[in-house]
Amino acid sequence: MTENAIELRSVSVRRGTHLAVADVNAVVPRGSITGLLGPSGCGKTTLMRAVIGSQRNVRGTVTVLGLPAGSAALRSRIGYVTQAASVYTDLTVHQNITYFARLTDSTANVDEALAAVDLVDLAGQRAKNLSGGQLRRVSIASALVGRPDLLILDEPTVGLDPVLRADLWQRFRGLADAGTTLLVSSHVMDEADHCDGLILLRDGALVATTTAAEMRARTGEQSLDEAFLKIITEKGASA
Ligand SMILES: Nc1ncnc2c1ncn2[C@@H]1O[C@H](COP(=O)(O)OP(=O)(O)OP(=O)(O)O)[C@@H](O)[C@H]1O
Repeated sequence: MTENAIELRSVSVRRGTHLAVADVNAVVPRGSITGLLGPSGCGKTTLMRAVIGSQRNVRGTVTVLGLPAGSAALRSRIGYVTQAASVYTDLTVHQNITYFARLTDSTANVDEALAAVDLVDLAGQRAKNLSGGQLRRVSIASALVGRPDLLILDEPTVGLDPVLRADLWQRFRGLADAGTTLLVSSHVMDEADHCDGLILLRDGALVATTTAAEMRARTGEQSLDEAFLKIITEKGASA
């Protein structure tokens, strides 16, 4: 078994005429939280889709849990939460999670998944009556219920209030402590503080694989936004 849940070797993706991901090399260690960070449009979703195996025109090598991305054997081992909530609004919260549980033969885990994102009290509510943050948690529970080894979350905290955001990160940490690998994208640099490792992207290219502490130490900036700007400026100057 390799130590890395994901290995990206010289990964490039062309979308139309645009090079959305350009020669990215990076790894995601098992049992950790890795942040995929960078400005809007820098290629985060495209790279995540390459890991899931749903992206066309991927060049290079994407290895996931020791197998080529997209392998049939990976389907039940990866949970993917897209930016848009994947929820049936006419079903209750419990029915939504049960539906996804049936796909992975894991109906025994429904209560655990509801508890993991603090939805037990809302289990009987129809999804159409939920707030945006609650819907996001239903999506996360749907991805969790099959107990995936790897959980990929595309901007899970966008639009959430600070309390909910902190609460979700705490839950992500609990999952990582229990052995799940998490790859989490965000365009908010402050979220780097919740991650064990970071993959920084800009315009499809890798800026650095680093940590929040390293970003601060390297730039002398406390603000991670400022640190990111300094790193890309330095990189631009040395390119
Ligand atoms: N279907 C598509 N066809 C052509 N180009 C696309 C398509 N989808 C995205 N792109 C382009 O690919 C690039 C990367 O997009 P991507 O969605 O991966 O970025 P992102 O970092 O996830 O952005 P955001 O943070 O706004 O979600 C962008 O320049 C985008 O315009």
